[in-house]
Amino acid sequence: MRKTHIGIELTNYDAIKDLKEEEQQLVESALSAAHKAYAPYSQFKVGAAVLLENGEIITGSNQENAAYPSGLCAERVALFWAGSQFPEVAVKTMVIVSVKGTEMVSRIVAPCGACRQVINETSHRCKKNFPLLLVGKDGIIKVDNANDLLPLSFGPNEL
Ligand SMILES: O=c1ccn([C@H]2C[C@H](O)[C@@H](CO)O2)c(=O)[nH]1
Ligand SMILES: [Zn+2]
Repeated sequence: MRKTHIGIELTNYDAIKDLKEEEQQLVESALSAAHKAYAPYSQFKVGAAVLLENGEIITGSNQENAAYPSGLCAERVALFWAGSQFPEVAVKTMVIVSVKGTEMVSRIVAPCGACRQVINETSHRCKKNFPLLLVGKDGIIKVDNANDLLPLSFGPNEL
């Protein structure tokens, strides 16, 4: 018997002003996307911003539905939009931010399991890892490689 441990690399920042200019701009984009969320059932608004290697910024917000499971998270709205419009272009960086009422939430919000699966697929599609910034009022966590959020994942190499 042998025990092993899987760890992930995170970078912590205290404030948005500590981020690179490019990342700060993405936070702004994600925040304005969050304000446009359609979240009449949860009132929990999420915004995602994806910077592509060609400089395009793609945003998405959660889109709920009266038939609850038919809604979609902000992350997947953004990543599917990026994949459908720019299938050949890799993702450079992704940012997620959430809003309750009109205010950015204090604690960071991490993507749900289904979104982690799509993030993992995206890094395979792009043949490249990318960082994911989780932004809250109390601080920011940068997941250096977004697909680390899904250890022991099921991906294209399994098929
Ligand atoms: O990472 C997350 C977590 C939740 N949501 C959405 C789904 C639903 O509309 C609302 C409450 O779960 O927030 C996202 O968009 N992304
Ligand atoms: Zn999700």
